[in-house]
Amino acid sequence: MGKGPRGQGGFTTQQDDTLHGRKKGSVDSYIVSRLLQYIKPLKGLVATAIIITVGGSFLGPLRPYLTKVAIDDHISKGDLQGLGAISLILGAVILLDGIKQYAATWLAQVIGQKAVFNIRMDVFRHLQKLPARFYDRNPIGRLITRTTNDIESLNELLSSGIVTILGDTLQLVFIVGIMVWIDWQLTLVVLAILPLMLYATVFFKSRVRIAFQDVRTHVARLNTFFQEHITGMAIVQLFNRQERESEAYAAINRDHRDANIRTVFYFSIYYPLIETLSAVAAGLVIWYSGVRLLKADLTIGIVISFVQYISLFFRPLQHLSDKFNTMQTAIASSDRIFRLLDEKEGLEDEGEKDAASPLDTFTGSIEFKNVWFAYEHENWVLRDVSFSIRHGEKIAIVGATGSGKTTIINILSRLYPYQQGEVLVDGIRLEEIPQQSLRSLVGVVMQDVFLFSGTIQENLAFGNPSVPFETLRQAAETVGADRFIRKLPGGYSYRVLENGTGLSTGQKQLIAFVRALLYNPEILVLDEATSSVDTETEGLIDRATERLMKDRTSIIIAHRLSSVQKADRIIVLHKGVIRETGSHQELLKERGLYHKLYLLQHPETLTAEGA
Ligand SMILES: Nc1ncnc2c1ncn2[C@@H]1O[C@H](COP(=O)(O)OP(=O)(O)OP(=O)(O)O)[C@@H](O)[C@H]1O
Repeated sequence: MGKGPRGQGGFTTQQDDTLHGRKKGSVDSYIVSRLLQYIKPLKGLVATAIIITVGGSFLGPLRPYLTKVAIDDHISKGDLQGLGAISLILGAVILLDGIKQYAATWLAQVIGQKAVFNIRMDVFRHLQKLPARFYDRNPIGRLITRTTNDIESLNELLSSGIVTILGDTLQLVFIVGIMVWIDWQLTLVVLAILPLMLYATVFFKSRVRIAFQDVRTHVARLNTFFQEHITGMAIVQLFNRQERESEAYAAINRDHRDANIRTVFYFSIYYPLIETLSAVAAGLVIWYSGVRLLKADLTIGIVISFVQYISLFFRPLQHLSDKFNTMQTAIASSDRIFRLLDEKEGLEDEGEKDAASPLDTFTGSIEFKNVWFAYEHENWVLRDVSFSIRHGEKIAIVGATGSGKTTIINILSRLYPYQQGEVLVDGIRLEEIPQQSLRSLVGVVMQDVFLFSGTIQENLAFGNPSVPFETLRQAAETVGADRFIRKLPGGYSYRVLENGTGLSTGQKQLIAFVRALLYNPEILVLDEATSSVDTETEGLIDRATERLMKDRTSIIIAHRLSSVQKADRIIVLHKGVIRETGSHQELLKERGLYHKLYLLQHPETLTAEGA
């Protein structure tokens, strides 16, 4: 695996006019309705947040009005008692407004975090169901970006977006309403600046949005590059590629930096411009008020309250345009997340958990009938492959590298669907066997053993977490792993680092064998490691393989002579075609391909066998 074409045709690269089969116009409402499904279970919290936000939205706009009353009705008339009362009311309004903001922010965050928790869980569960083919097409770095950055921008929308938009809109309505009520002419002066402001906002925001999309694309690239290079750092160092890789990284990094600088550039123009416009509005109000003050047509309280209203008025406007941006980004992120969640390829087994399994034990045979398979298009990797394995039989598959050995296993364990022919297990077509039944029937030991960070014990019990420690230890003893495990610091509690760093290849193999033994499958599939180990470990692995295969139907992709010799039958593959089958001795006598392969791998036997 892992040899597939990367970066092409992944679910995130689709750039057509229709998303989820819908026209672009209806995509936004589709996405919003899907997002609402995550909000639905939180309707109590949402209702409380809305009540608090709506109920409290008049508090802010009330403050300048109270200031006006304080000046015009009390200060100018020397009414100290009245001034005291209005100050108390003003203090209470400020306090209530603070409490409202605290409660609304807290509730919004709780709603956002709860919804995002569920989205994250859905994404992770879904990723666990997606087949190997999907992972061939989508680089890990890109998937990580989906599950971090994209979900984070959704969080921003859910936690601050929706409720804030409602609150800000209502505030604007209240502000304009009170302003008109106090003095409609001054209100018109303030609103005169609005078209210019809206034009600037639309102009800059559309550019910022494009720049932000660029930033996100570059973040995904940075992540992919970084992830690959950290995983493959040893190769980079061994091949002295540090300089070259740094240059490649610099190019991606530069694009990322420039995209970010573009967003900063727009913001650095936009915010001062808005500040200037609101200063102009304040100037206009003061000028116009001055004219009217001279005519004694206006009070000083009105002027002061209007100057306060200007800053109050522009703030929610600013918020709203920011939220618009957040929403755009979040909708793009949601689209990518939902597209990932809608990835159906290879999910034909959904809901099968409850279905009665037609196959709980294996008693008959495995049959490949004229199977054709290609990873992509018509590049056939297996051509017309037919063979059958009886219950209890031990089969070895041999062949040159790239001949299709692992592919046979990939098909049997249903990591990839085949295109033509038939694969039957106990006479049942592979596709009709629920994935779960098949996976408990067939145990696979991969060539590259993957260990998770955790203790040795957790790694051993990976396929069977409820196994008692004593059974686990006995399995390790049977396979011959117990001795080395006990020598590790902490023994079975030794913490394995990410992907088993700190353990040798042979040790990792033995751990995989214990895992398989504990999983106790009816059919064992073993992709033998090609990497050479020392003679002692080789002996250990040999014995472990034998014990693992005992009383089991087994298929082994054999790289070692001892494994081949022990097989009941050997299948020889050549460029995806079965060329020979028979026992070791029979095939040697045939002096065909197997004989050639055998001599290539064991030249020392040339003289011994007189070949
Ligand atoms: N995920 C994949 N996507 C596309 N092509 C693949 C994929 N995996 C394998 N291949 C191709 O299929 C062919 C057979 O690969 P396979 O892994 O079955 O060979 P193999 O006989 O097991 O080789 P080896 O002994 O080196 O493990 C090779 O040409 C390989 O490049």
